[in-house]
Amino acid sequence: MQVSLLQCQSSRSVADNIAFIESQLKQLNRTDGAQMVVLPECCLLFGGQESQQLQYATRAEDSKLKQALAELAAQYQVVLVAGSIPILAADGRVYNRCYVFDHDGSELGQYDKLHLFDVEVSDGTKQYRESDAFCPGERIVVVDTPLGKLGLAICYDIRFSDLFRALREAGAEMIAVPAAFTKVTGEAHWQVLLQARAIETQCFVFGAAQWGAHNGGSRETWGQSMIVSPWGEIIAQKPQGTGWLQADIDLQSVHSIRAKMPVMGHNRFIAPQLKL
Ligand SMILES: O=C(O)CNC(=O)[C@H](CS)NC(=O)CCC(=O)C(=O)O
Repeated sequence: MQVSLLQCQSSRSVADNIAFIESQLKQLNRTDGAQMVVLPECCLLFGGQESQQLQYATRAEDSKLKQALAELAAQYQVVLVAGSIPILAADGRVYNRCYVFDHDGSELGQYDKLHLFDVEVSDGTKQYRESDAFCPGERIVVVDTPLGKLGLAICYDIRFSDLFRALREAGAEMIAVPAAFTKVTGEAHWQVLLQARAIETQCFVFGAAQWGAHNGGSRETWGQSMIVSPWGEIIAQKPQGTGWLQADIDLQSVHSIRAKMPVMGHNRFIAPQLKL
């Protein structure tokens, strides 16, 4: 199968963000085999004020953002890991949600970001409080896609190895990590975290990132989208700029690495529990 990650520089304009993704899908250089496309976190709405995130956060059944992404999956016949969008749930809470759509646009699964980025960073923004707009999810998710078992994590989640351990135990063979890492923390940690999670879980890891100065420079993200093999090798990367990075991957390597180095079986610690 071929995996394609789109590095984006999303803005507050939903229409512009959709137009960019569509223009890139039109140009996607694809092989004959199955195709998985991964978009970054907040792919259709980046860095809006809390009120704007909330304004677009409609119920899933009414979400134009969700509908637009499902239509792109169907039109371009890809398994689409649709970054993340704000969704209002039945309980009145807003979630930072990643949908996975099949080739025909049908929904294969959804994941709500578990760990919210309430962190002080030494950059222009300084204080990030994602929890002002969003509520954390409540479950881990491994999606049974036609291309294999795909675990989901979003951005700041990459720092929580217990989540990745749980995804592996739930059957993941590959893990998608839509992200919008800050420039400062990305430079320090992003690549090492992706490689560590790939090595620990013996999964392919797809880190699809936002890049550059957003909305006239009010926020800056690190980019460096990459595809990491279950052995920890970076098999494709895009340091800067927007556009595609791609790799052909064979999930057989996941199983041969696990057979030779059975760390799951060797582990002497019991499984982590999700705190609710
Ligand atoms: O706010 C938006 O519009 C887009 N969303 C983000 O940028 C999110 C939540 S603030 N960013 C992160 O999780 C960065 C994590 C990170 O950088 C780290 O773990 O070091």
